[in-house]
Amino acid sequence: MSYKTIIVDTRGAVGIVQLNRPKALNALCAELIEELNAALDAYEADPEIGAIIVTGSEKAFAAGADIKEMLPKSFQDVYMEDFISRWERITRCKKPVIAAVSGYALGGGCELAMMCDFILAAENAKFGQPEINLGTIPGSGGTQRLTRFVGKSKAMEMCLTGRMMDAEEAERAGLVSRIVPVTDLMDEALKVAQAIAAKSLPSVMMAKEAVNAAYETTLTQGVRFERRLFHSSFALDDRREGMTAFSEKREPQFRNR
Ligand SMILES: C/C=C/C(=O)SCCNC(=O)CCNC(=O)[C@H](O)C(C)(C)COP(=O)(O)OP(=O)(O)OC[C@H]1O[C@@H](n2cnc3c(N)ncnc32)[C@H](O)[C@@H]1OP(=O)(O)O
Repeated sequence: MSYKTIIVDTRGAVGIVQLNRPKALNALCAELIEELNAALDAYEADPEIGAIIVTGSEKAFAAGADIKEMLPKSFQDVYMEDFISRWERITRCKKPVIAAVSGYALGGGCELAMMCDFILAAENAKFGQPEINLGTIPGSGGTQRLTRFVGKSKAMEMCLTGRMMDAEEAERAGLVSRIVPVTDLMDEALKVAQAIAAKSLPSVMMAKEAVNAAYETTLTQGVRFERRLFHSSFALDDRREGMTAFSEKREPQFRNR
């Protein structure tokens, strides 16, 4: 399939989606979101793929929703089309999705990165929710996910002022897992994605589901959910192989079953 606003590439068991609207700093127009969703559908359906990376350019992961596309929309337009709901496809990925962020991740760009499973940041990364400067507010989970990541005080300040957070502050605050030099970002993202893709995919999917439950449930419900998934992993051939390989002092040969 050929795309106009993204570039897709596959490296072994890793699928890469690069947002590619350089003239608009990867602003997230409707076409880009549809293409991103199509690429995610394809990688999810491909049994050879074990992890997905979403990235942008060195200057911008994404500078937010496309302001020029949003400008003429009325309340009726956005309400009737449930504007932004199509962005949430990425949160339904069962396979792990890593955001490799260089440069600006603003507004919807920050929200899209936060919808991924974790964020690897380049040293020049800048995160922010500047919608307040446009007379609106974050609309794709920014007020909710950013608050869960960095706490109320920082999230509130960022959403009320539009202040950007640099990579160091983002790492300190727990928004990103790690910071790497700009030139190493894709190599590092690929390394970690390949390491994940080499594990047993069903157990990776269970671990992802369990960690995500921490955002959506109480501790008691989350721990019970984790326990059930842990018990379920005993039905996997890969669980038997992993433990057998450990006892036999050899590398496991996972078959994703
Ligand atoms: C639910 C979600 C809601 C939202 O996400 S609302 C949007 C939130 N995002 C923003 O408000 C950020 C808007 N962009 C900026 O503030 C600036 O850009 C930057 C600070 C990121 C970079 O500034 P600089 O380096 O001076 O570049 P430049 O000349 O402003 O941008 C280059 C071209 O990119 C276009 N562009 C940038 N961001 C967007 C956007 N979000 N929507 C549409 N176009 C965008 C510009 O207009 C311009 O284009 P041209 O050369 O034709 O003038």
